[in-house]
Amino acid sequence: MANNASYQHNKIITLQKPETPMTSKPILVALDYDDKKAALNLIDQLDPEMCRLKVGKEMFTLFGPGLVKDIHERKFELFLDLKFHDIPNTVAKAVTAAAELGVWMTNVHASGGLAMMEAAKNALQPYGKDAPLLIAVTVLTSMSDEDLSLLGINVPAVEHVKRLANLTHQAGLDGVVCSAKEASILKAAFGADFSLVTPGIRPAGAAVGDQHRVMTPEDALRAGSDYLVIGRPITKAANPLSALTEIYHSITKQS
Ligand SMILES: O=c1ccn([C@@H]2O[C@H](COP(=O)(O)O)[C@@H](O)[C@H]2O)c(=O)[nH]1
Repeated sequence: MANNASYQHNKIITLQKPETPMTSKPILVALDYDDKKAALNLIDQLDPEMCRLKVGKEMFTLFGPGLVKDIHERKFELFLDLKFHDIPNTVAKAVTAAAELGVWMTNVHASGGLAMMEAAKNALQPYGKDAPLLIAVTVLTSMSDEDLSLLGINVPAVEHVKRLANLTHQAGLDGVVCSAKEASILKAAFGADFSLVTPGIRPAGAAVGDQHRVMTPEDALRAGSDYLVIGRPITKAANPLSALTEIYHSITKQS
């Protein structure tokens, strides 16, 4: 447990807000393309010193481990965002397969439960310092309080995120996926070493699309996000490279 938080009856009690210096390379570009050539064309314009890349369910289903190899050959670190959610044995094997691909980060759904997350963490032990970072999705950034209540979860999203982050921390994982709206609370509760990976990032004026809990890149970092997952504001821009460069400069200016 981070030394700046304590727990009572599974509730987080915040004691102080820690200093949160910006992680180096906080931008994770979400490559949600159905065309491998188009994705590689964008990647070939990017600098691995400026960002990391994220591949999710669409591209991995279409192009498989070969795409991971193509990305690694281009010297980018990769977040394999497959959000495993299954019984412990199956998830442990899935994260082992991700580790074999040499990815930098991978993830599971925290709602798969403590035993599932512990099994995933244990499966990575043999990889030592070469193990991917393992994080857990709390509440998808596309979901509102109303969406949760339709699932029978009758608390505000932030409360459910806190519960799931608490469980993730207990399981010994490296961090969570949450929205930047919850970042300041989680950073204060779990400390600097528990990574907060935040999708739902939208530069001012950008289309929100299906995201619900959103924040600008600058505000997200100020709130305590460690990694900003940014997809369509870059990949659907008329000029993706200049969209990324603009975001990069906006956040490096503030650090
Ligand atoms: O809660 C979550 C978890 C994952 N994602 C993923 O992040 C990107 C966001 O893309 P945008 O185009 O910037 O909306 C996408 O790959 C999602 O699968 C998320 O949005 N929210």
